[in-house]
Amino acid sequence: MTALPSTAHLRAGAAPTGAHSEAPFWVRGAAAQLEMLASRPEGLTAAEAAERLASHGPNVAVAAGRKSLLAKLLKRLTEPLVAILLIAAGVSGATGDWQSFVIILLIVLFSIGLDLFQEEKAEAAVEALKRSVAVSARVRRGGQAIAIPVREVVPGDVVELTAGDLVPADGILLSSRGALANEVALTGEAYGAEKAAGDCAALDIAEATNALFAGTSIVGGVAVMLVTATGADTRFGHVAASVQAKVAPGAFERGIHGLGMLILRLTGFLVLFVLLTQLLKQGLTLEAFLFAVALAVGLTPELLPMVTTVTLSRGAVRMAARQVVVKRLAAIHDLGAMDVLCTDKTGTLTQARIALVGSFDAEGLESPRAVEAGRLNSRFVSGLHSNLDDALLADAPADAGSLRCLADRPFDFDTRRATVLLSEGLSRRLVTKGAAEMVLPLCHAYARQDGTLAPLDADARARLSERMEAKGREGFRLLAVASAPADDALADVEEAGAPYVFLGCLVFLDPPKDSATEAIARLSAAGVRVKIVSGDAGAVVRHLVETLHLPASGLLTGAEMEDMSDLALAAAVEKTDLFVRVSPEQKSRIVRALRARGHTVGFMGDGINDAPAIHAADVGLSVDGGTDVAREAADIILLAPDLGVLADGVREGRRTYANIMKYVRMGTSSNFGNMLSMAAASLVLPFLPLAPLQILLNNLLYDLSEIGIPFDQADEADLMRPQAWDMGAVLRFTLIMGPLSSVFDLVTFAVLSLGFSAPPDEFRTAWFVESIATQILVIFLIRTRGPAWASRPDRVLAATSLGALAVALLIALTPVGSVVGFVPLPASLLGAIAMLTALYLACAEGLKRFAIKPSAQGPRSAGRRVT
Ligand SMILES: Nc1ncnc2c1ncn2[C@@H]1O[C@H](COP(=O)(O)OP(=O)(O)OP(=O)(O)O)[C@@H](O)[C@H]1O
Ligand SMILES: [Mg+2]
Repeated sequence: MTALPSTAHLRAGAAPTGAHSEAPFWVRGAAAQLEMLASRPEGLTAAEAAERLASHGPNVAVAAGRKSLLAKLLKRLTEPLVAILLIAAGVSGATGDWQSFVIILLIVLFSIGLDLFQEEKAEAAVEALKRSVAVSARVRRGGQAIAIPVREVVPGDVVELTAGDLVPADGILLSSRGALANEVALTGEAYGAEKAAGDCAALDIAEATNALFAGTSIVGGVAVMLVTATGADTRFGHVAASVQAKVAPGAFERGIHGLGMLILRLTGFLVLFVLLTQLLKQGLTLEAFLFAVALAVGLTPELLPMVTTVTLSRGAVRMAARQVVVKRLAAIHDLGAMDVLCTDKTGTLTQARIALVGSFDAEGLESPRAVEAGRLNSRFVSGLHSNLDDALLADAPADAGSLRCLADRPFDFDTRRATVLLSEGLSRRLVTKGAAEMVLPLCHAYARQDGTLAPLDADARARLSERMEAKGREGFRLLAVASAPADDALADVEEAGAPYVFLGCLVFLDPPKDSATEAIARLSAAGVRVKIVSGDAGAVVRHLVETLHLPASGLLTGAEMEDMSDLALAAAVEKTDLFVRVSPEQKSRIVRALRARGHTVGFMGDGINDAPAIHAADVGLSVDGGTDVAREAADIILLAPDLGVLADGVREGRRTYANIMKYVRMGTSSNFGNMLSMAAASLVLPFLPLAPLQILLNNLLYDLSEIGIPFDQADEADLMRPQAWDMGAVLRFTLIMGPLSSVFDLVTFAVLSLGFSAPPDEFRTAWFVESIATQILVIFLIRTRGPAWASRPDRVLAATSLGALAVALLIALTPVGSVVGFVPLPASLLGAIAMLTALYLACAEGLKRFAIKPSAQGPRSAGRRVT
């Protein structure tokens, strides 16, 4: 052990432990670190921890946090368009036009305020949800282990870790048993790195066998760790956070972004076009300039991201009420687009109430010896305790007498068994238990009831596997137990091929969950195919499927998958619904194969063995009681381990998506329409069709009218099929509805200037009324593909839309409007506008069925996420 550094390092966690100048923290050893951090194996006291939390700050890699409201406001105000507008307002003020100055300012501030308020509320709601499913850490505080939020871990804390936990901070091991860390995020090494307390002289982080690092996870064994650095002071905190986050945006995010950019570009062209024509016609006036800027403000889809966030987070809140918590907002879309759901078995399809119901030996007799050995194995083995272990220990005798455990090899999902080396007096023996395929090949003999051994020859093996098959077919889960004498050598005696003797099989029952039948029926009715991906034996899974009357065909074992090329597997996954005896790697391979076939794949699981597949899926799902690693990898957490909850979630996801599409349709049709008409108007009209202020007012009222959309219902047809972002469908809608609205604009122009020879002020007032009425009312048509009158809008939506329209009419048609330049309209003109509006709505209603694709045609590959 190296000499103690000076006491100036009491805040060693804060200074990055002198990473470059002196020995890394693990080389200095645990005792030195304890002293330096003024900590003890029984942990800090609550008061010490609180004080350190205050001085070191929370344990988060990047002090992300939300931007303050003020910062957001400033950001909006300095956005180029808004800034130009504010400057323009200033210019109007300076030239004595105080009215414009005040009104522009008010409208801009109100619009921004509206956005900020909605966004702020949405973000707060989503963050609260995220916090509710955040992983916690078990730390020793005042000698007692308590669970605290990871962000409250401080240097000097003593953390208890077991398989499945995320390592919350950097630290040095105080003790451990069979600890294995997955450091793939740091070293790229996919296999678990063995970790053990003790000295380590290696300077290389990859060889720091006595240290654990934030951003990695424990996949086997147990460990107690002294935290040496938290938050941004950790070695790989930032790296790991960025590696683990699913940074690649999904089809939906890319789609929305692409659409926004498209509109932005077109707006740019339009504004230039308008400016140019005005310049040629009358030279550049302040008004023309303001008009162009206001137009740009009105047409830019700056609302689109906000609106998506707000709609998604409203959806998230609604889903949370149905026990589905969303960690990544866009996953709501992916959930709605999901057409294949892979799920593990225990807990989702079974009750996860596993009970030991019997045993049998090679001759078919009850085997108390196997039960006893199995119990000892469960009692002493470290690391991941599965619910099979819990079942074994449930009514086991409380103490193991004089038996001691000298060493163990914890369970892992590749060897699928767990081994302990036991000693009693002078005799030592190994006891292993696990999947029969893994245990039986190790055995050369079996134990008979009288204690004598008989050779495990081909005959005996055949009889045994027949018996196991039969048990499996009845739905029983089995564990094989074997034991071998071990001379006083190491636990590694196993490596050399210990002479195992088969003791017997333990028989467990995990009753099926009856509600699963209905849930799966609901999912398949909603276009989601359910596939079972289990580490358990084929017969057990088959039996379960039959008991629950699940529609499932085809079965593939992990061993069969091994020999398949990716291409062959991709073809096979299409036809196969049951995957059995698969390893964690194979689980994620199945997901990748399905994705390669163009499916939008969900994966639901709770164990360490499910985490890779959860990560690989378009929608990773886990349950609240699942392991940290599974929950961390997941996009969505179910608060109840129930597929029925998920079926509800899928509907909510689709509803949310349908509502976003309503915005998109509203935005695209009116934006593109307005662009065409504005371009035309600035060419032919001798004056501007709307005053800049009127455009801003129009924009504001239109935004107000849309506030209710997230509350709206979706048509049953949209809920019954997977829904995925489809740019083609958006363009198609735009190309049909945009021109329609332009045609009506032009007709309106013609009617106003030719029919009524309206002077500029009257023209603008009339145009404003017609434009806002058509823009707002069209939501009632395009919110559904069927006849508008057959689908009732939500009350909130009706209220915001009609309310905004009422305000618009009030301003335009009463003396109040004079401040923004409106004038009273003659009755005949009003009548004409009303008729034009009605005609437009009638045409829109007629055309929309061609513009809105029936949902069943959506391409299946559209929901893919590239990771
Ligand atoms: N604690 C344990 N000790 C020994 N063997 C175990 C233990 N836990 C599991 N196994 C073996 O490993 C196999 C795979 O584990 P498990 O069944 O949990 O996988 P899974 O894919 O999560 O299954 P499921 O679909 O039921 O959730 C088990 O069928 C069993 O044979
Ligand atoms: Mg499982």
